[in-house]
Amino acid sequence: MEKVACALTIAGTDPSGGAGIHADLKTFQELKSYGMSVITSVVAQNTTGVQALHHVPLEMIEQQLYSVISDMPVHAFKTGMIANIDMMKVIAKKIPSIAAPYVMDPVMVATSGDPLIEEQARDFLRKELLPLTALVTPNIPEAEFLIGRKVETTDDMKKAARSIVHDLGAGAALVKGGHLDGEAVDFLYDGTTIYSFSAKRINTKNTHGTGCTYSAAITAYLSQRLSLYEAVDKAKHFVTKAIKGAFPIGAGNGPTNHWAIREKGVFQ
Ligand SMILES: Nc1ncnc2c1ncn2[C@@H]1O[C@H](COP(=O)(O)OP(=O)(O)OP(=O)(O)O)[C@@H](O)[C@H]1O
Ligand SMILES: Cc1ncc(COP(=O)(O)O)c(N)n1
Repeated sequence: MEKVACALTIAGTDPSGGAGIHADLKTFQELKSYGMSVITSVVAQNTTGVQALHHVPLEMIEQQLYSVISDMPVHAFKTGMIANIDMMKVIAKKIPSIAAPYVMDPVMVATSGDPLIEEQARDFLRKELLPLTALVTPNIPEAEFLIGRKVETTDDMKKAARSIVHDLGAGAALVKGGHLDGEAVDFLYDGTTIYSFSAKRINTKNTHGTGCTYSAAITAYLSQRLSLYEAVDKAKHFVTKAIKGAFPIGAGNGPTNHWAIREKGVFQ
């Protein structure tokens, strides 16, 4: 009998529906993987920023992980917002028991600039979680933090991707160029080859959740047993469409459109 591809996200929430767990589950659904989620923090946020944070107790994070892993198949999983070291320790302990590719979106701040993880946790993420990944997907400021130097050109991006794999031990690195000018180009390094994925830059401020959506799409495709290259290639196409069709809703950076690859939605 054919088995459905199952994808898991371990991340924080966004009640306005554009980022975090919500973006991940919408993306899994859209790409036809069965979506599951473990919530790390409940975040009161919207398109203008983060208003409040509530961290789920450690035992409850552990319990959620147990509930999923002990009963459900996981063919690929991702992490997003993990706010502090204690949460990271709980998650790191469980990762070896999930025999599936691990995609890390090293979330540090929201598009609005609000911090989503504690300062001290960044080092733990780099030293302890990064070596467990099949792929890490930093944007430019995240890549700069990981390697400890400036990333200002496409050449710097490629060097950063190599460093993240060879010096920090990630399985592969996808350095995203959303924060540079010009083409929206990303570089994937898989330990042997650098690949580039490029799209025309879309002139929009509605980019809330793009990083979450992109890493969720990669996770969905990996859960369907696509190669890393194919998964990133198809996910880039998906996120570009989602940005092109992004909604001008909310007073700040509007959310990406997760159904943009199919029919139009219902508009007022
Ligand atoms: N204006 C844009 N037009 C086209 N593609 C874009 C644009 N902005 C970002 N991208 C693409 O979207 C993806 C996410 O990249 P980005 O660098 O914005 O990640 P991020 O900073 O983690 O996202 P977020 O803004 O959600 O924090 C990448 O493929 C990037 O090239
Ligand atoms: C729970 C959660 N996780 C991640 C992000 C980053 O998404 P973005 O940078 O696109 O706002 C976010 N805003 N909220």
